[in-house]
Amino acid sequence: MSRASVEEMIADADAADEAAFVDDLDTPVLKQRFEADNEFIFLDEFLPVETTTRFQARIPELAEAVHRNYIPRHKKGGSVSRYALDELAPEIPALYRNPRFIAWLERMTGETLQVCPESDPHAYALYFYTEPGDHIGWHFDTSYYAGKRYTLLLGVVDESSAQLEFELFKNDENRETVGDARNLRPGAMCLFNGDEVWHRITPLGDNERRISLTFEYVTDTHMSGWQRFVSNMKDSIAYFGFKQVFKRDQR
Ligand SMILES: O=C(O)CCC(=O)C(=O)O
Ligand SMILES: [Fe+2]
Repeated sequence: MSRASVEEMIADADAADEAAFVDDLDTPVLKQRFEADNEFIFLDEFLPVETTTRFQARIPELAEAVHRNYIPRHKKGGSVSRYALDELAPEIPALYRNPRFIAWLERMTGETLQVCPESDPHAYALYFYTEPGDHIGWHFDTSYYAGKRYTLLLGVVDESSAQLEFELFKNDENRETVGDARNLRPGAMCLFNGDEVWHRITPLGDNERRISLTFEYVTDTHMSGWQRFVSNMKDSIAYFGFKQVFKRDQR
């Protein structure tokens, strides 16, 4: 085989890689911003349109797998767990596990990252905000793992006025808190250290719809028995329901 055709084959394989787009990002600059902003970055344009479109095409089927929750004064909305995504939208777990994608996140965070174990229903999930007032109150994405937890949010559908509001440097006594709010439009992303960035989603208005995708990566997949129990209770009550969470925790 000629050298040219080998190079063409490599180029084709690269183009076929769903995460090839990360090579076009100015990672050193983005990493600097991420570090300067308390391990937080928001980008309005991140996922290629084709990828977002592929995810959007799964929404009608996924809508049947939505589990809705209402926790007075904290959260109202729907969620689809990783187990439903494994069955109904395999391109989502494929991106979550894509080695090139993870390598990019490792460059950004400066950490060796692991995907969450099979038993974690929240490793990747979709959030459906579909009824007026759907929201989630101020919180950290606390790590129940032995190490750090990074959250990646990806905008899938956003026909809404609901915003991701965030406060940086919340845990830093020596710095003023910096707050802002953004709409997570289709293709947008937000990457942050869950234990550092205080955030919420403001209530959905009438006739609005917002669907976001979350990926969770950790620096250590170990979780103590007690932390696992707390994490499972939180996922059952606030997100996916007991059936989805505890059925799967037997593995
Ligand atoms: O809907 C989102 O974009 C984020 C929701 C969130 O912060 C959470 O469920 O922890
Ligand atoms: Fe969160």
